[in-house]
Amino acid sequence: MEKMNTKRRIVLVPAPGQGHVTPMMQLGKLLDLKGFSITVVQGHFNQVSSSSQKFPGFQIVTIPESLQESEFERLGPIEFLLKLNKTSKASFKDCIGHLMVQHGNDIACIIYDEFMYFSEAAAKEFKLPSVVINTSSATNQACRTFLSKVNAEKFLANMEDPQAQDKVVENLHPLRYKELPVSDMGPVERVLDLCKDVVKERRAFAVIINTVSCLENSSLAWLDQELGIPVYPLGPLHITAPPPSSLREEDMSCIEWLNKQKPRSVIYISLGSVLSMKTKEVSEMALGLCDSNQPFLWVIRQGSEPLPEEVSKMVSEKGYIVKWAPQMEVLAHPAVGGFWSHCGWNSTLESVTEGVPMICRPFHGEQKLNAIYIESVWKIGIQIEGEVERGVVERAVKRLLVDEESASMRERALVLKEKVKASVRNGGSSYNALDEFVKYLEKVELSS
Ligand SMILES: O=c1ccn([C@@H]2O[C@H](COP(=O)(O)OP(=O)(O)O[C@H]3O[C@H](CO)[C@@H](O)[C@H](O)[C@H]3O)[C@@H](O)[C@H]2O)c(=O)[nH]1
Repeated sequence: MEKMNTKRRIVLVPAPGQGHVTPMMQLGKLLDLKGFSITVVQGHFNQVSSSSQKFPGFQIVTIPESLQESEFERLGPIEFLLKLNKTSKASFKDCIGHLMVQHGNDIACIIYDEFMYFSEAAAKEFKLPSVVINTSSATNQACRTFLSKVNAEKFLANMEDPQAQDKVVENLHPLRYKELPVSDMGPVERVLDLCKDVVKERRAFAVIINTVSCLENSSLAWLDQELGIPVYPLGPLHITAPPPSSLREEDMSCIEWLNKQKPRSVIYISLGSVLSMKTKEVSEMALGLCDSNQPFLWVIRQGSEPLPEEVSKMVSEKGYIVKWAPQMEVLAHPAVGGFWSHCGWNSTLESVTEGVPMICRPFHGEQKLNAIYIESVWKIGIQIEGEVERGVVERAVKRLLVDEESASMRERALVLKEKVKASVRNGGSSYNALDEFVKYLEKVELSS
C-alpha cells in the first residue's frame, strides 16, 4: 500500500441494529483495505466488539449511552432517535477529544450513520470533515430529503385527500404520495421532524449509500442534483467485504437441512432483526406454507410470540425453524428458490445479489419502497398486501416457485444478479465510486 502523508484514521459511528452495523463495518473493511486506520465508536447496546476478530486492527471504543436500551421499547424508534441525538452530543465530543489526543490529531474524517447526526457537533468543534452513510436505499434517501422540505400542515391535509395521495411525486417516478415513507413508525408530524433534523443538522461533505447505480439510477440522479454534495453508491457492501460477526448466534444446522432439499424448492422466510408478527398472522402464514407443499426454512426470532401448539407441530413436520440463520449462506444455497422478506434494505440487496426472487411483506414505509422496486421496477417478486390469510400465502408461494411466471421472474433476477456483481468488479460502478471516494477524502483532508 502506498505511503501517504495525509491523515489516515477514519472514525465510524454506526446506528444500533444489525441492519445498520453490518454495512458500516463492511465499509470500514473496504477503507481498511485502502490503507486507512479505523476506529468504531459504539454505544453499550450497539456492541460491535464481538466482531473484533473479523476486523483485526480496528479500534473499538465505547461511549457511555445517554439512553437506556429499554427506552427504545418505551419511546418507539422515532422519539428514541430524536432524543438520542439531543443527549449524545457531549459524550461523543469527549470521545473525539480523547481520540485526537491519542492519535496525535491524525483523524481524516468522521463517517456516521445518517441517524447518528449528533456526530456533527464534534466534527464542527474539532474542524473534522464528516461524511454520512445511508444504510437504506437511495430512493429512501430521496424521499427523506423531499419530506424534509414539505410544509407539515399542508402535507397532513393532503394525506386526507385520495386524489392528492395518488399523484406521482415530482421527479420520483414511480412513487406516489401515498407511498412516501411516513407511516407506521410514529405520528407523521414526528417522522417529518426526524427527516428535517437529519437534513438540517447535516453539514457533511459527502453521502455514501449502500446501493448500486444499476438498481436506483434515477433516485441517485435526483439526489445528485438535490443534495449539492457528492453522492457515492458503494454497494452492495456485503459482497465487497466480509460480514461482521452476527449480533446473534447463527444456527448452522439449517445448511445441512438445505443440503437435503431439491434445487430451488425451498422458500426462506425472515423478517430481519427488528420486527415481530402477531400470532394470528404467523398462524395463517404457517398454514398457507404447509398447504403450498414447498419445503420452507423459517427464522422465528427468540422472543417472538409462540405459535399455537397444533400449528407449531405441523410447521416442524413440513419446514425447518431456526432462531437466527446464516442468511447470506442460505440465500446463496442452490436449494433456495424464493425469499419471503419484510424487505429490509440489507435483505433486499442480499437477495438481489444471489438472484433469488422474493415475496414481499413490508411493514414500515421504507420497506414498502423496497417492495415497490422489487415488484414493479425490477419485477423480481410479488407483494402481499392486506390481510395475510392462508390461501393468499399458498398462492404467493406457488406463483414464486412453481407457476409459469416464476421462470421469468427468476430469469430477471439472474440478469440483475450479474449486473450487481459486475458493479463491484474492477471498472464496475461501485468499484469506481470507491476509488473516487478515497481520492475525494484525500482532497478534502488536505484542504481542511
Ligand atoms: O436470521 C437472520 C435474519 C437476518 N439476518 C441478517 O440481518 C440483516 C437484516 O437487515 P435488514 O434486512 O436490512 O432488516 P432490519 O434488520 O429490519 O433493518 C433495519 O435497517 C435497514 C437498513 O437501514 C432497513 O432497510 C430496515 O427497514 C430496518 O428495519 C441482514 O443483513 C440479514 O442477512 C441474519 O443474518 N440472519
